[in-house]
Amino acid sequence: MKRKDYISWDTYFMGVAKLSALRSKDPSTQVGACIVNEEKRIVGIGYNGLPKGLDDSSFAWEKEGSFLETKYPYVVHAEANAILNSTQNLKGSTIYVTLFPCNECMKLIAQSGIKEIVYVSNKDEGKDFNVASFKIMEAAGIKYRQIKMEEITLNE
Ligand SMILES: O=c1[nH]c(=O)n([C@H]2C[C@H](O)[C@@H](COP(=O)(O)O)O2)cc1CO
Ligand SMILES: [Zn+2]
Repeated sequence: MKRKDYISWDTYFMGVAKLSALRSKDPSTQVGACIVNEEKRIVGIGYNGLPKGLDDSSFAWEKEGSFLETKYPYVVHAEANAILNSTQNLKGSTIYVTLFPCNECMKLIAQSGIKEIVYVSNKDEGKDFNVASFKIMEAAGIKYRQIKMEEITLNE
């Protein structure tokens, strides 16, 4: 008889997103993304980090202070990295992301043909960029759902 406690597709793909987030050097917010095509194959993964060639140790990861001394002008968002890393056309695919996408990522998501967003946290709910993001998503006809993430235990 088959095992009953195997993980669902949602837990599997969000688990990959969460694992990717662990690679992030951002001390306050680690985001992971995993793009899955209509055949349930992973076609892109990413996390928030500096662009290729920039040294993680010589840039500030601050949230506050003068703009140029914060992380904001430099970091590539997890969703953007997952789209850039993708191995095929993303039309009709689903993005699993640990944090609801910002408006800049939402533009890329819509433009790349991704049709569904699955997310866990929406910590910036109500902020202008988050409201803009929902506007883009709804106008583009992208479906979305928030899921609770079960803990996955890895046994030896
Ligand atoms: O869509 C997103 N994707 C993404 O990768 N991020 C990253 C960028 C930053 O490194 C961090 C957000 O910074 P903060 O700690 O101010 O919330 O999360 C943030 C968002 C949405 O805010
Ligand atoms: Zn973003």
